Amino acid sequence: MSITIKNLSKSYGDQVIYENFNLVLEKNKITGILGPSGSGKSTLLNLCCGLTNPDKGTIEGVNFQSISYIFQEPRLLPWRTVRENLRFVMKQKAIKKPGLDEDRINGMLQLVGLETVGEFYPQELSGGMRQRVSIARAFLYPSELLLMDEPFSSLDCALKNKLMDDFLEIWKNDQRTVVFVSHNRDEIERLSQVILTFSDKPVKILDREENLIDRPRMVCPIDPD
Ligand SMILES: Nc1ncnc2c1ncn2[C@@H]1O[C@H](COP(=O)(O)OP(=O)(O)OP(=O)(O)O)[C@@H](O)[C@H]1O
Repeated sequence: MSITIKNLSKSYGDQVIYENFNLVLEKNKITGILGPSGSGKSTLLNLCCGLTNPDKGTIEGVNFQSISYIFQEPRLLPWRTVRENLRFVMKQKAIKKPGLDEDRINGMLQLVGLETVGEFYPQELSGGMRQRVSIARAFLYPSELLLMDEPFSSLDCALKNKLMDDFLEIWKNDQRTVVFVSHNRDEIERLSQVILTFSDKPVKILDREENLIDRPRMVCPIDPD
């Protein structure tokens, strides 16, 4: 089901962020959002997942039990190992086959190149490795909607490319509705099938681009093995 935002209004004090705002986020597509700093992009993600309530209007089509969020900073549980962090989100939904879940964790660790650090704690990993765990965690949780708020912005170029490829590789096999916010047009173009450009607040959609060049596209070739 698509997500339909209807007549949404949201203000913080006298700052009007959204006023009668309408948007449809298409099911199982990656929608990228560009816009000026402070315009209200993160607020939209927070409204979509219920962290913030609208003053007026509705957001239809969101199952609040079924949302993953990847933040700029990986928010892993520091007292749990990588594997336990992944197991933890899977336990949020009833597990019927724990053996199968362990297989999925192992498969995901392999996919993001972290198979040797499953027993490490987050503080023993580099920032890029921690963000890879966040991506793995977001996909292991059986969410229908994945919200991503600048998840690659603190990473160097090579690592960012690798992580975006990891992300696309996972998404290709497990397509979900994704809303991806970034300041970086290259990142947005690389991942998104629909690109929205927001104005400053109160937000208007200045531009909507679809299916520009064979999106989403990979930069690094996929190893056939
Ligand atoms: N909980 C809050 N209380 C008060 N004001 C807030 C709150 N959250 C956000 N704002 C304000 O709402 C505006 C939009 O913030 P938001 O974080 O959504 O913007 P953004 O487009 O994601 O910005 P950036 O690109 O810099 O991350 C900003 O002016 C911000 O200060």
